[in-house]
Amino acid sequence: MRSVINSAKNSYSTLRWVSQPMKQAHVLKTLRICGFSTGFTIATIRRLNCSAKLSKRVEHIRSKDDDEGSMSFRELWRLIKPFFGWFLAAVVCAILSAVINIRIPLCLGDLVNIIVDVIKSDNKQLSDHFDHLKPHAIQLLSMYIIQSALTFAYISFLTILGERMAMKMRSELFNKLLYLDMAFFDSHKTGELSARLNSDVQEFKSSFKMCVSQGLRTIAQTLGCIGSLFYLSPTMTLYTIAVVPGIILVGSLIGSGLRVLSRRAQAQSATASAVSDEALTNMRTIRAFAMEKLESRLFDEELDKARSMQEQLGLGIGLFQGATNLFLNGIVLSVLYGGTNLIAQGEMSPGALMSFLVSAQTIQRSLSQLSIIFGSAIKGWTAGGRVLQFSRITPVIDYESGVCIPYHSLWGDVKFEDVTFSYPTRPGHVVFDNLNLTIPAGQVVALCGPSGEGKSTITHLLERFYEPKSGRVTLDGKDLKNLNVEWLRGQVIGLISQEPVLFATSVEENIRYGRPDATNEEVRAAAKAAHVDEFVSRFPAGYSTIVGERGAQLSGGQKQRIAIARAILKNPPILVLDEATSALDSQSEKLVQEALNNVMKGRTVLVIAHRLSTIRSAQLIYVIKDKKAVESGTHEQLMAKKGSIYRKLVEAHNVE
Ligand SMILES: Nc1ncnc2c1ncn2[C@@H]1O[C@H](COP(=O)(O)OP(=O)(O)OP(=O)(O)O)[C@@H](O)[C@H]1O
Repeated sequence: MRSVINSAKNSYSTLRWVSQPMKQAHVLKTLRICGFSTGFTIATIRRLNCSAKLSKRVEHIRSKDDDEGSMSFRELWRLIKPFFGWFLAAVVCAILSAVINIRIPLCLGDLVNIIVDVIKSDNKQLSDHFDHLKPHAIQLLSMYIIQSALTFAYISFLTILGERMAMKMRSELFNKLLYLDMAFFDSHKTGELSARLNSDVQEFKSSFKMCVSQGLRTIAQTLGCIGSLFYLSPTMTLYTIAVVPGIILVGSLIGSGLRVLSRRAQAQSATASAVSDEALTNMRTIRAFAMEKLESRLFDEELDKARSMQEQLGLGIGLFQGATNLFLNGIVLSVLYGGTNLIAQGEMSPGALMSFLVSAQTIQRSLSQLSIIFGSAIKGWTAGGRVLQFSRITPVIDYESGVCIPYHSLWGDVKFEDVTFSYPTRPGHVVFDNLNLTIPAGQVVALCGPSGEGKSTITHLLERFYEPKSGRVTLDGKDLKNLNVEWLRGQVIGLISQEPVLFATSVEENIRYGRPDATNEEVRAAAKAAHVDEFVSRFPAGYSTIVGERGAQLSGGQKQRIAIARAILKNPPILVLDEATSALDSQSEKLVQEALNNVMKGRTVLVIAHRLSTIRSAQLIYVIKDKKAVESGTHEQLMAKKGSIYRKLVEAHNVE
């Protein structure tokens, strides 16, 4: 920036020197232009600089694996298979409708020939003419009726098929996402995932329906009409269809380019929606830092890229369709020209020309329709691939396997044995290197240590959100890897974390999340024990009060107490409290601590806390530092120990 200002200053001095012999007005004008350009340059550089910094933030949102998002025919078949009946019915109706469409021009031609005969005939008796026309007119009318019935049928069948397939895709993807490893969510943003669940499925569904209904119909129609053309005039037909292979060849070449463009455009749209999603979920932070303008620009930039890619795609598809139309219209014109010649030479009847023209027009319409379908197929194919991309991932942690320890023989003895661990998203950063610690059954064990040393990570490993790189975590001597993870998380461990996140439903339903089959009385009892009752009873809607998105309509302490009530209701043998009382004021903390003390009795409890009052009451304290548990003992033992890190932490108010 400084260099830009300096160069502006330099150019100003040069200008002054050059302008000495010039008139003053000219000098002022030149200076004004120079000043304006400098200002413009500075503003542009500032803007570019800012945009570059902003784009960096988006880099982590942008999905890295877009090229894997393509769909195989096998995967498509797997989607169709459960609804094959509907698919078959739709296909049959679409083809039958196409067959009728092929027959209609021929009938129309017969009718025209009769009309021409009538015009030429000397018989002025109207009823005779109508008798002659009637069977053909009735035949044509029945075809129109059957055709519309078939259209209704195949559109209905396709709607049913499309909706069921979309539901299957959505449900499979959502189910898959629910069971994917935590590492996956560390590297994928919510906005991106919801774009796949919603807009990509929608895109696939519309495109699939279009391809089956119109694609099949138009292909059948084109082939059938080519047959009719042959029947009417083989010579003219050969001229007419000579261009079709060329169109197909050019089409497939353009198609492969458009597919790549479509994939990139869809990925960019997903990035844009991830940016907006992130902004909308962090609205309070945006407000607090007055970042509305920056967020708006960031979104606009991503949106603009998506727009530009979608426009390029649209232009490509449009170009292809335009060129196809030009070819096809040329065909119709040449049919008229050639047909008139043949009529003049007496080789073709006017009715046959009419049939030929209508058939050629049907082919023309079908082919131009096909070029639209082609564009939509490209979009649908890539959208389907993007949806299925995550369904192909196999999670490291398997929910099905593993044993459960029977309730009566479960003690709750936890051990970390030589555990080495790095987060999958940051493999180079070792959080633990041969960590060893024991959480004896029925005891309250506290973890303390400087921030970022891995206390919460211990709870993540205990919950089996991640797997250790080496070493093992055991429960009653059994490696967690051999235990059923659903049982472990659902029935053994109750976690109350630093930042409890609630669902946007009522207080009651949020508490019941701990045990969905709990009675109202049990929910109220848990709420009373966690001192939720005190503040909820002051709300006009009581336990039916809606807590807002992620519990935004409650205070931090209130959220925390609901989370505690949820854990109390769950009643797990092992309780993990990760700064569970950190958001409470000292008065509320005292109340909640009392409640927690009641729940903690007879259970294995792992507490992460910064408050001395919480830590000192633990039967065993571990100090986590330098990738290990460096000290352990009771508060008194650790305070008495010479050179104790624990004592330093207490004295430095790291433990208050
Ligand atoms: N999901 C994650 N992916 C990658 N690294 C992570 C992840 N979560 C935590 N970390 C890193 O692991 C290290 C340990 O983090 P952890 O949250 O366990 O620390 P902590 O001791 O609980 O800190 P605090 O007391 O501040 O809560 C930190 O360096 C942190 O940056």
